[in-house]
Parts: sequence; C-alpha cells; structure tokens
Amino acid sequence: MFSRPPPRLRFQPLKAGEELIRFEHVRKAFGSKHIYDDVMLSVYAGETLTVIGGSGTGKSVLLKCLIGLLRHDSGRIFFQGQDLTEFGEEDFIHLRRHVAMVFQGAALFDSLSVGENIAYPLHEHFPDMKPAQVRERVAEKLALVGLPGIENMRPADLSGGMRKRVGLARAIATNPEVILWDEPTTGLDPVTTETIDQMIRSMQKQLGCTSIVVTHDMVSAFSVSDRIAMLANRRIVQVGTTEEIRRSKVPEVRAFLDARGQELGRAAS
Ligand SMILES: Nc1ncnc2c1ncn2[C@@H]1O[C@H](COP(=O)(O)OP(=O)(O)OP(=O)(O)O)[C@@H](O)[C@H]1O
Repeated sequence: MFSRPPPRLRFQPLKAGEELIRFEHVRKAFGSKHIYDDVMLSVYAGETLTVIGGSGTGKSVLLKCLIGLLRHDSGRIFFQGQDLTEFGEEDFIHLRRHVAMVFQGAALFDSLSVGENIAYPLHEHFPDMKPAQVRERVAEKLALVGLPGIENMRPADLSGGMRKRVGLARAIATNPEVILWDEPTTGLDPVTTETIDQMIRSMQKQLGCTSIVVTHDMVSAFSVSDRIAMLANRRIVQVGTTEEIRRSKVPEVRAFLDARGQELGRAAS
C-alpha cells in the first residue's frame, strides 16, 4: 500500500519573541525579471510584521515563497531553524497546516457553501476528523470572525468584507500559529477596513498568532503592526518599529511615506 513519507517539519510550540522565520540572501526572478536580489528578513513569534512596498515589488511573492506556492531561486528560508529550501510538496502541505494564508480577494470556492469552504482545509489536514467535530470547528471559527450561523450561505451572496472574514475563518480553521495576510483591506470601504484591522490585532491578542501582512495601505500598516519592513529595489531597505519607520530617513521609505502623506493625514484627522 502507498504510504506518505513522514513530514519533515518538526514543529515546536512557539515562545513569544523567538526568531520564527528567516529569509537569508533570497533571490527570485521570473525569467529575466529580477524580483529579489538579496532579501534578508527575520520574523519573531507573536509579532505582527507588515511588508510594504510599491506595486510589483514582490510583496505577495514573499508570502508565496514562504509556504511553497512559489520556489525561490537561491538563498535560504528558515522556519524554526529548518531550511525550507530542502522541502518537497508534502512537507509544504504539512507546513501550511501551521502557516495559513488569507488570500487577496478571499479566493473562496463559489460552488461550495460557506461552511464547506471553511471545512475544506480540515478535510485536507485532518482526514479523520468526525463530521460533528468539523461542524463544531466551522461554527467556532465563524463566530470568531463575527459571522455566526452563516454556514449555508453561498460566497456569491456575501459582501466584500464578509468574504474576507470567511476567508479568514477558513485560514484559521486548522488553528495555525502563523497567519499570512495578502492585501487584507484592498477594495474595502473605511469601516470594513477598520473591522479587518481589528481582526488582525485580535488574532494576535486572542490566539497569540504571528502575522505577516502585505499591504500598500499605510493607515492599516501603522494601525496593526509591531514592525514594518519595506521592499524596494529588490531587497528589504528597512525594517523597524512603526515609530522608526514613521521617522525613517531611508530615501525609499521616505519617498513611499511622503507619497502617501495625504492618506495618512486623512486618517489622523
Ligand atoms: N507566477 C508568476 N509568474 C510570473 N511572474 C509573476 C508571478 N507571480 C508574480 N509575478 C510577478 O512578480 C512581480 C511581483 O509580484 P507580487 O504579486 O509579489 O507584487 P506585489 O508587490 O504584491 O504587488 P501588488 O501590490 O501590485 O499586489 C510582479 O511583476 C508580478 O507580475
């Protein structure tokens, strides 16, 4: 009988503040288009780190390389000291039970109900889970994102904000320790944006999750982050606390913030 090899990932419970993820001299190109020449970045357990940068600088690609949806060309990506460069697809499937991604646009399956969408990763990662346990887990996660009892609705009937929250409920169904947020507030109105920002913060406070957020919404970035890293010129040009970034003299960061000064001014007024 075919048997799966044992997962390579040895996952240990996290201690807040310990280095959890490290990008070391990571390079990535698509054909002749160089995305990263030398990306260096550490992420610490329990923090919310936001990656900012202009359009097309490779913010989403960074998240995808971390969970094996894309492979980097050289350099190393470590997760709890384990080198993901050596991981195969089976290992990444196991990793994605611990590191879940909330996709831009939620990426729900329109042919499935909300409940079936949230149950999907449970079937993938816990095939022996009993139907009653699955139903209970789905209900628990929907309640956590403030949408109790909508299991039977269809994704097509949901507002943009609701879709994002269902996408979050699906991402956290397996109780992951790390949540990756790809443009969580893009295309949302200010009130819904504030709700999603609160969700990011509450995942950290209530569940102790580590979050990596990718956004070009600087109001959200300053609101949710412990630290901010900026991607420009194919590398991380600065990483620091929100205050350090606000007062940054790094030219790429300054230019990025100044271009968004109006947006930030509006949020402050
Ligand atoms: N699978 C792929 N094949 C080829 N090119 C890709 C692929 N994925 C991303 N790219 C390219 O890599 C670059 C970085 O993409 P990425 O989505 O990470 O940008 P981003 O910084 O998240 O931008 P945005 O803020 O506009 O979403 C873009 O030029 C994109 O077209």
